[in-house]
Parts: sequence; C-alpha cells; structure tokens
Amino acid sequence: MANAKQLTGAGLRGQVAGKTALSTVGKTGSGLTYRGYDVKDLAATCSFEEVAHLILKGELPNEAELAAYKAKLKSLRSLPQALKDVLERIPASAHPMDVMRTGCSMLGNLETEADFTQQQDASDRMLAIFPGLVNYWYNYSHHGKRVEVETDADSVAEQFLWTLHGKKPSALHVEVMQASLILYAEHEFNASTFTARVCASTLSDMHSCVTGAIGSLRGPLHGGANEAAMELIEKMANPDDAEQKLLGMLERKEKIMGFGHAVYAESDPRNAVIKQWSEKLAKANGDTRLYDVSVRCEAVMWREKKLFCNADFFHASAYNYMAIPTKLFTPIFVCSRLTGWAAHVMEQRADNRIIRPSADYVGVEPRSVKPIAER
Ligand SMILES: CC(=O)SCCNC(=O)CCNC(=O)[C@H](O)C(C)(C)COP(=O)(O)OP(=O)(O)OC[C@H]1O[C@@H](n2cnc3c(N)ncnc32)[C@H](O)[C@@H]1OP(=O)(O)O
Ligand SMILES: O=C([O-])CC(=O)C(=O)O
Repeated sequence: MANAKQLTGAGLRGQVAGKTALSTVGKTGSGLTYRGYDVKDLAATCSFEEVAHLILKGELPNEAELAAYKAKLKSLRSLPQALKDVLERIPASAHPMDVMRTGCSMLGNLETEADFTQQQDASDRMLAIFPGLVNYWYNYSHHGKRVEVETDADSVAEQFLWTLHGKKPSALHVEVMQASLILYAEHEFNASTFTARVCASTLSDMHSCVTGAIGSLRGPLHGGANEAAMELIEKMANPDDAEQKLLGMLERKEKIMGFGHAVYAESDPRNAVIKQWSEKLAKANGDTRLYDVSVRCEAVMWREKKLFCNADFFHASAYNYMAIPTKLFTPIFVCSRLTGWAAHVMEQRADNRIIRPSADYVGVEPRSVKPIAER
C-alpha cells in the first residue's frame, strides 16, 4: 500500500520531469536498460569503455571504434601541474568526494568548455582523468607519494586500481571493476543526474554540471550508501551477529544503508551481478566473512521489512576484497556515473527549456514590516 509520503508526491516520486533516450529503470519486464540493452547483458559481455561509448555516443562501438576510443582516453590521463598543486594542498582528513568536487571544478578553470561543440571532449577528458585525480590526492596525502598517473593501464577500470595501488592489478580485479563501472554508469533521473540536468538547463558549462552532480552523489541516501554499508558490515563478526545487530537497528527504526530504492519495488537488477562478483572475490581471498554477513543481512531485511539490496550493498564487500579503502568507494561511482551525467547534460542541451518547477507556499500570510524599534 502507498504510504503518506508516496501519496503526497514528496520527493517528486513517480512524477515525470522530462524525457530521456538513455535508460529505463524499473519498467515492466526490464529491470534496467541503457539505450535498449539490458544492463546484465552489458555487464556480462562488454568493457566499461564500450558502455561509455554506448551511453555518450549512442551505439556500442565496433572493434576499430573501441580501439580509437580507448586510445583517446589513454592519451588524456595526465594531470595539469596546477591541478596537482591544488590536490597536494587538500588535507588527508578531507573526504575524497570533496576532493573530486574540487578537482572537477579546478579542471573547469584550467580547461574550460568554451562552447557546446566541446562537450564530448570535455566529458572524455573527465572520464580519463578522474581515476588518477582522486588516487593522486589519496597517495600524496596519505603516503606522501606522487603517483604516476600516465600508466600503461588498458582501461578506466585498470587505471583506477593501478593508480590506487601503484601496480598492475590482477585480471580478476580488473574484471570486477569493469562490471562495477558498467552497473553504476547510468540510472535515468536519479538525484545526481537530475542535479546535472537542472544545471545544464541554465546553459551552464559541463564542469559545473558535473561538479554539482558529485555533490549530490556524495550523500548517504544516494552514492554514499556504499561506504555506509561497509561501515555497517565491518562491525559484524559473523552472520548470527549480523542478524542480531540488524534486528536491533530495525527495532530502533534506524535506516540500513544499501537497502531500498526510490523506483524499484522488489529488487535492484544490479544487485545480483555485483553479489556474484563479491562471492567470487570472497572465495579467491579465502575469507568469506564479509560476503556471508552481507548474505544474512539481505535475508533478514527481506524477511523483516521486504527491503532488498540496492546496487550499493554488495559493492561494499566487493570493493573491500580488492583492498580499496572505504572512503574511495563513492569516488569510483563518480568515475562511472560521469558517463550518465554527461550524456544527460548533452540530451538536456539538445532540447532545452530551463527547469523551474513551482512550490506550494506554506508560510505566513502577507504582513507589514514593523520598524526595527517596534519588533
Ligand atoms: C545507487 C543508489 O543511489 S541506490 C540508493 C542508495 N541509498 C541507500 O541505500 C540509503 C538507504 N535507503 C533509503 O534511504 C531509501 O530506501 C531510498 C532513499 C533509497 C529511497 O527512499 P524513498 O523512496 O523515500 O523510500 P520509501 O518511500 O520506499 O520508504 C518506505 C519506507 O521504508 C523505509 N525504508 C526505506 N529504505 C529503508 C532502509 N534502507 N532501511 C530502513 N528503512 C527503510 C522508509 O523509512 C519508509 O518508512 P516510513 O514509511 O515508515 O517512513
Ligand atoms: O535511481 C536512483 O534513485 C538511485 C540509483 O539507484 C542510482 O542513481 O543508481
């Protein structure tokens, strides 16, 4: 049954706020599609670059197009010295999402999108530079190391892990990252994408749209949930402990991050994919605690509340198994969702009207201003 919030349309839930040809979310018979392709098929078959090409340029590339696109992205990885200088001044205590927000904004100062003919190049540059950007800051601020960002990595997925750990990652880890980046790439009018579109509707520049979107993604109700889920599961010693802790949280009416969704009613199609990868990593690591704990959380939440894991929940254990520090989880989401944001900005620009809804006024009735001495 619909609850009060749903009935009053709070949070614009269920309201159509525009058109898109980029994806469908929760449409009957198809969980999540990007330009007509099921995300599960894309995650099983493609590399992230193929999916980025699909989202940003409209079609999956052929071999020659993919090679050219990957070569272009590889050539765009260097960090301008002025950007490195800024990154080196951000303290280790900063949250990497704030670093990404600042880094994106600084890039917009250095390589301003002069007009909309540059929108594809601006997007490609961000796609290429973001993994190195956040990991340059991370390694410098935490380990005093200026990491080399112009690596031989063959993909965005490999580039992220390589610039984080300073060495070529394993084939399994690259495969998981490819799938993860594909799952996170696009999701219709979610909060961060809508932020980007509102910004685009004023005819603002690409970097401003993406900077705003990063700020929206940061919150724990959206992209930040993967980090919050990790903070939860790492406290759970084993499945029984997990069950006990969860029941206590539900009793206290606490929110369990990584569960529930604003659109999907019964399951998030991305969960099954990342859950499988998490299990594979657990077995490869010879330590299944986080996976086992997560599986019990999933069962308890469904049994008690009919709430299901969203894309974020099993990402927590999967990323942890790849030795990714928890606070870098949401920045990976940025490295991927950039494709969706940029494509939505382009779509908004192609058929634009400024987004400016109305509000129901619930404040005081009109009144007169008293001179300050009489207040
Ligand atoms: C990639 C992504 O961004 S996916 C989303 C990531 N975010 C999270 O995982 C945060 C946890 N989840 C949530 O906060 C919510 O489920 C959201 C933000 C995703 C969706 O919010 P809404 O659409 O407003 O939720 P919805 O209206 O379906 O909630 C219905 C009820 O279930 C409860 N509920 C929803 N999710 C949860 C949860 N994770 N834990 C506990 N209770 C929950 C709500 O409190 C609400 O209860 P109420 O009617 O007593 O107020
Ligand atoms: O669609 C949403 O509200 C949140 C989400 O799952 C996403 O952005 O991937």
